[in-house]
Amino acid sequence: MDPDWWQNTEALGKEYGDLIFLKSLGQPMVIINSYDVAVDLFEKKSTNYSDRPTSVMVNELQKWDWNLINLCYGEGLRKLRAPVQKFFESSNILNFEDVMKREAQKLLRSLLQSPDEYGQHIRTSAASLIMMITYGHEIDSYDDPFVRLARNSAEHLETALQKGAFLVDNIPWLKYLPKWFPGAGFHVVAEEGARLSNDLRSKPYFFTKEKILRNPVTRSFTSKQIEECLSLADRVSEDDDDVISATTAVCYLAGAATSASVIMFFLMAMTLHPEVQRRAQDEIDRVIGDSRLSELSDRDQLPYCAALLKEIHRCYPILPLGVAHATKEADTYSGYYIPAKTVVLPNHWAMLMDPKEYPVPEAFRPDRFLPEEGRRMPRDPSKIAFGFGRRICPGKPFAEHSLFLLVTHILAVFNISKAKDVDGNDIEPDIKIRSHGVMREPEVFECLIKARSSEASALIQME
Ligand code: HEM
Repeated sequence: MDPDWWQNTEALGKEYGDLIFLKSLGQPMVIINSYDVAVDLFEKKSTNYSDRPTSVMVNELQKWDWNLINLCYGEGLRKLRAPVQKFFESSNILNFEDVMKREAQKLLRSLLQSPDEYGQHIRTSAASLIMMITYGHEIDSYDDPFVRLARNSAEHLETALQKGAFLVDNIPWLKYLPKWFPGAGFHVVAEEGARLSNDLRSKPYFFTKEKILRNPVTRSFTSKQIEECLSLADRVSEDDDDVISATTAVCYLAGAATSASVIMFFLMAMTLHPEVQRRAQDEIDRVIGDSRLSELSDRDQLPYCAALLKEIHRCYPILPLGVAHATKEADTYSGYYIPAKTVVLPNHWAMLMDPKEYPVPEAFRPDRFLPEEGRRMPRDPSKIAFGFGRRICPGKPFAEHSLFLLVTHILAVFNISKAKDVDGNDIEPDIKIRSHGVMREPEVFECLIKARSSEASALIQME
């Protein structure tokens, strides 16, 4: 399938309307190209539109049934979503601003030392932050054993989730074939997936739990949940272990690559749009000065930087077709019959490129999000980029806070520009967008990341 097929569905949407009904390998599928339809279905009819497509390969054979992202809506999901939502909500996660700032400064130092390795630094930084927040586990490199485990698991899961990758998802009785049977090679893949799923859930959690019970010093999502168990029952039961290990592991799976991908798009945008970069830096220089780095409380005073982040989410959606929902029961909408268990894809790409909401949508223009007399403010892209209804991303407040700090810190300290050839002329970056699974990000491209001044470099050492 064309890796950019959401763009084709956007074109089909222009021809056939805001809702497209398809059948793929016998599976009914609806693609939603309009924000209003997404709200009608995912929010106003949320009891019916909050399931996920089920997968024999993923949920049953690879035993990812603890991963709340893949679960259908119900008691099991609510039990796992509630602690994640509570921990990552804005008022609580603000208590972790010190951790977000420390991790952002670690990234600045790495960029100063070896700017050409920025891709690796960004991935390490995103992994390090989410590991600190969920487990209080500090990592030194992208090769940390827990990070490696999470990376391998995520890659394995992405392959398993690809539609049509395994016939057993269309013909479930194939799961009963013995491993040696011709065509039952999927069992070998499934066994490896089940091992990774089990390790990812249990290894970082039990390692952290033991550390916390010995010496409860580092605050984290794990320590908070363990403390709650101890205060209620004086012990952590097996049921508690099941919930805590599942809720913490899912944060890494969902939170590391997504944040890294947004920062990669940000660097790409800054390389391609120096005038936007300069305007954001001017705002930071004027409001914050050069004696400190920004804090979350500065956000209201930095409206252009906030608008810049919105435009990154709009122009470069990392999940162009969102994450698939599914219907529980049959429904009719606008005269269409939508069967039970239909896969429902919110086409974020089409919604964020809607010219009625965002005039000249292909242009990268943060100032479309600045107030202007007589003009209605366009819809905040974060209302789309983080999904809808009961399955909306529970990490949204944390992602938004940490991305704001990262973006404003990088802009305060570095100039990002096109690389130069030997004669000092700009080299046009060769930008390739890589789609893996449902997510996409730019591959590493040639650019220059240089400290803006000696004061700027000193700021990193100082903080
Ligand atoms: C820029 C970063 C991020 C973006 C753009 C993003 C976007 C999304 C989207 C579109 C969904 C699916 C929503 C739906 O089904 O309609 C989702 C789900 C989810 N996200 Fe995020 N996310 C980000 C970061 C994070 C972080 C940092 C965490 C960790 C705390 C996280 C945890 C989750 C979880 C657990 C789900 C599954 C929710 C469910 O199925 O009920 N995300 N995210």
